This record gives sequence, structure tokens and C-alpha cells, in this order.
Amino acid sequence: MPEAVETLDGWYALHDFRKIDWTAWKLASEDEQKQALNEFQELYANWEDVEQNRQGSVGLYQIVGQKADLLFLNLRPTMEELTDLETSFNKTKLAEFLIPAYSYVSVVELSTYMAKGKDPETDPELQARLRPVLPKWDHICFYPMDRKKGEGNNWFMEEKDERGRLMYEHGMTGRKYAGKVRQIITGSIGFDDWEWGVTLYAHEMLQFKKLIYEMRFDEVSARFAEFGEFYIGHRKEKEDLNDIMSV
Ligand code: VOV
Repeated sequence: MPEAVETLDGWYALHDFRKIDWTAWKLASEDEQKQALNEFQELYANWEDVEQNRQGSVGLYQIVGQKADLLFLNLRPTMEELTDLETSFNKTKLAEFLIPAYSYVSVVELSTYMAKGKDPETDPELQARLRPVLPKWDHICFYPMDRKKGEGNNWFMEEKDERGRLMYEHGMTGRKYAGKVRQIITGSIGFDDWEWGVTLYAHEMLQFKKLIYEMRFDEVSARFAEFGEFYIGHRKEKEDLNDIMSV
């Protein structure tokens, strides 16, 4: 029987996609709109404090296309903290104007195919990867994915060494994009409908397409990858929401 690879698991992640209910928002009074935006700024400032204190991380993104309008991405040391945070957000005035579009629950994950025997509890590089500050890069791309479990190609029936070889090749393609694309891989087996979440950051949108296209030709993607829906967008500061919501 092929052996499972050990994973290193870091902070939990909640990708919370919402659509703006423009009809309801336009019907709201100016006072109500102001109140909703101010209350949100306060909540978001708390999330930023958490990031400052290295107890989590946060990002706000405006999504392109019809699947969603906004993404609120939070990382926390425990899933309970994410549940609480989600509940607090849902209680805000602003949330009355936001329609849930999609969500993804996962945990920052590193596989150990290429482990160098470092202690994840003390090694600063591993710590930074397991408990990342979300990059303040301009653009984001998120999609969930699976590994195939078909009769011909079944990832979970491949020997560990072979999986390691394929992941090494994958890593080499990724390394060509150093400085152009950053990846945060989150594991979601047992947590959500797909096996992994892929969150990518870039300074230039086109780099997502270039990287993902090139990776399609890597054996691991060509033979074993299955993808969910893609979401792309732009990073925003909390103050930018005032402009986005201005009608
Ligand atoms: C900037 C690009 C980039 C780079 C450098 C990179 C490197 C690496 C390394 C070195 C490793 C293995 C060790 C670890 O760190 O876990 C991984 C791991 C992983 N990756 Fe990756 N990946 C990238 C980018 C990248 C992309 C674009 C995708 C989506 C695939 C595609 O076709 O659309 C992806 C997927 C994954 C997954 C699902 C895993 C976990 C697989 C498992 O079975 O455990 N990844 N990845």
C-alpha cells in the first residue's frame, strides 16, 4: 500500500466570498450606509490588529466576474476563531447587504516530500510558511482542486517516492515564477468539498495565466489534477470599500 506523506499544518483559513446586494444597498438611507461602512472599518481594524500581533492574517479583495464581488480572507490559529469571526461579521450591518456566494475552509499545509529535517516548531522559514502574513501583492487567484482517483490515474495509489518525484518537478516549475507569483496551499481533506485550496498572489494578473498554463504540462497536473471554480480579484484596503460601495 502506498504510504501517506506527513503534512505540516499551520493556520486555518476561511475564504469568504460575497456578492453585494446592490438593490438593497441603493434603497438604504445615507445614514444606514455610513453606519454599515463605519462598523465594518472597526471590525476590519480589529482583524488588522490580530495580524500585527502575529495571531492571524487578513486580506480584502474585489473579485472580477459574476461569481462574487468581494473576498474576505482570514487566517487564524484555530478553526473556532474563524467560526467566531464569521459570526461577528454576519452580525454587522454591512453583512445585511452581502449575499454569501462561496466559502472555503482549509488549513495552511506543507507536504514533507522534500523535507530537510528541520523542526517546524522552531525553524523560522517553516514558521513563516505555516503562519503566513498574506502577501500585500495587487492580485489574487483562488481555486480548489483535487487529485484524480480514477482507474488509470489514481494519486492515492502512487508510491510515495513517485509522488515526491512529481511534486519536485512541480516545485521546479513554480520556482521559475519566484518574485512574480506567490502560492499558499491549504489542505481541506475532511474540511471542505475539494482536497486543496490554491491561493496565488501576483503583481501582474497575466502571471497567473502563464504559471497555471505552464503547470498544466507538468506530469502531476496533466495526469492527476482536477480543478474547481476559479476566482480572481484585486487586493483592497478597508478604506477602499467606501469607494466600491459608493452609489
Ligand atoms: C509559485 C508557484 C508554486 C511553487 C513554487 C510551488 C511549489 C510547491 C512545492 C515545493 C510543493 C511541495 C511541498 C509543499 O510545500 O507542500 C507544493 C505542493 C503543492 N502545490 Fe505547489 N507550487 C506553486 C504553485 C502551485 C499551483 C499553481 C498549484 C495548482 C496546480 C495547478 O496545476 O494549477 C499548486 C498545487 C499544489 C498542491 C495541491 C500541493 C500539495 C500537494 C500534495 O500532494 O501534498 N501549486 N508546491
